[in-house]
Amino acid sequence: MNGELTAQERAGKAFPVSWDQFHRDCRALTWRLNEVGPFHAVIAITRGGLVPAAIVARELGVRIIDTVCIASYDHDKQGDLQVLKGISDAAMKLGGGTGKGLLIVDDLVDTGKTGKLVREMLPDAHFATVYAKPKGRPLVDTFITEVSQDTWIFFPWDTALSYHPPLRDGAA
Ligand SMILES: O=P(O)(O)OC[C@H]1O[C@H](OP(=O)(O)OP(=O)(O)O)[C@H](O)[C@@H]1O
Ligand SMILES: Nc1nc2[nH]cnc2c(=O)[nH]1
Ligand SMILES: [Mg+2]
Repeated sequence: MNGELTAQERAGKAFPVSWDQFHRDCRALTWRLNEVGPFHAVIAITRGGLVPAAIVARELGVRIIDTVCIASYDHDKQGDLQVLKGISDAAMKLGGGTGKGLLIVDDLVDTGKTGKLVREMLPDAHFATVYAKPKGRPLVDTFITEVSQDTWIFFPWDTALSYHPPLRDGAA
């Protein structure tokens, strides 16, 4: 390391999410989205948006799913955003060129940079995330749980069960 703190270290607090919890939160998100739809298609922001997109699409009965592939954080450090794959022509057509009737799904918004970029591609789409931090929250139309800006969310696909020392010994 070069002495610079990672986004995760700067965050300080940890918010670990289990598969069960994530599935429950995605279902809760779908309850809200069901009031807003119907949607022609779901657009998942990869990679984190793939898991909630599958659950939400299943619950809403949507079978057309597209991806917009964006790389920003290298594990926990945010670099420049790179669009590795844009939205397909077929999905663009379904959204009338502006995203009307399309549902964008991601696991979370943090600074909002990723969400902002996708919103610019599909200004009339509905943007849903499972978790939201205050900086990115204004960009999101529907979300389930807000966590503070100084919290790092740990997803089940990024983590594994391991020994945790007792609190008395200084564990956070
Ligand atoms: O609001 P922002 O500050 O832009 O951060 C939010 C984005 O960061 C994470 O993705 P990441 O770039 O880590 O890629 P991944 O989904 O492939 O893990 C997360 O899945 C969001 O897409
Ligand atoms: N896993 C994870 N990725 C992120 N990318 C931006 N913020 C976060 C976060 O809190 N957790
Ligand atoms: Mg992501």
